[in-house]
Amino acid sequence: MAAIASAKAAIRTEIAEKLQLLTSEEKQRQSKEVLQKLLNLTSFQNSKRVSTYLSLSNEIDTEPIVRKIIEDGKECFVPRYSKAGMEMVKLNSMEDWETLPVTSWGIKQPRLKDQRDNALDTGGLDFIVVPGVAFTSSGLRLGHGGGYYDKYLKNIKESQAKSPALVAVAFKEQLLEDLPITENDVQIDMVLYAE
Ligand SMILES: Nc1nc2c(c(=O)[nH]1)N(C=O)[C@@H](CNc1ccc(C(=O)N[C@@H](CCC(=O)O)C(=O)O)cc1)CN2
Ligand SMILES: Nc1ncnc2c1ncn2[C@@H]1O[C@H](COP(=O)(O)OP(=O)(O)OP(=O)(O)O)[C@@H](O)[C@H]1O
Repeated sequence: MAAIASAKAAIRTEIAEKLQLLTSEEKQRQSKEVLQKLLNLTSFQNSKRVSTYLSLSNEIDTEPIVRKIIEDGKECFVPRYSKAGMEMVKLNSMEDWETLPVTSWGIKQPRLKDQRDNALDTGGLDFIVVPGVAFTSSGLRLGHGGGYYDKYLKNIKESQAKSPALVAVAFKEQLLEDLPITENDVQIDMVLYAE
């Protein structure tokens, strides 16, 4: 177990160093290409209740994804994490997105005291855009180490009759041949990345 944890930590450092070398132009280029791939997915086009994370600079830019979900009149849900775990809560508009405060990690997220619709209590989710640090093309995923998504995805798969589409978006530098995993790591359906 300790060996796996330290292997994961080493990969997080290695990927962070690789991403450090990317210019913001290159990150934008890859983000645009990944956005197009996402918009081309039938499962995304047919989705009605979508969760997306709100990106940090070392992640694929999700602002255009949020914009598209809202423009299409779909329900948009975003992560809200705390010591208690993570929930997905309703994002109401682009103005709402603009005025969100940031966490100590620099992530935009609704205040814990805001009363917001929780995805699981209001009809579930049919599509989740999943963040991460490293991925394999077969859908193994390494996150930032909070275990938030692994727990959330396990729970939602067990609680919904139809599992949501789990789609990760990544810079090509985040793709690895293999990853160390444990039984808690939830495999995702698809990883979208640019050439
Ligand atoms: N943009 C974005 N939002 C997201 C995630 C994400 O990966 N990306 N998350 C995906 O899960 C959740 C937040 N994940 C987090 C994971 C770890 C820590 C954290 O506090 N980490 C420790 C040190 C970690 C380390 O560097 O080893 C800390 O800062 O003290 C915070 C949030 C929800 N929102
Ligand atoms: N379903 C689960 N139930 C209980 N503990 C879990 C579960 N999933 C992950 N954990 C615990 O959370 C911690 C972080 O796990 P891991 O390093 O795999 O997170 P991660 O995949 O990088 O994070 P995230 O899912 O938030 O992006 C580990 O101690 C792990 O044992």
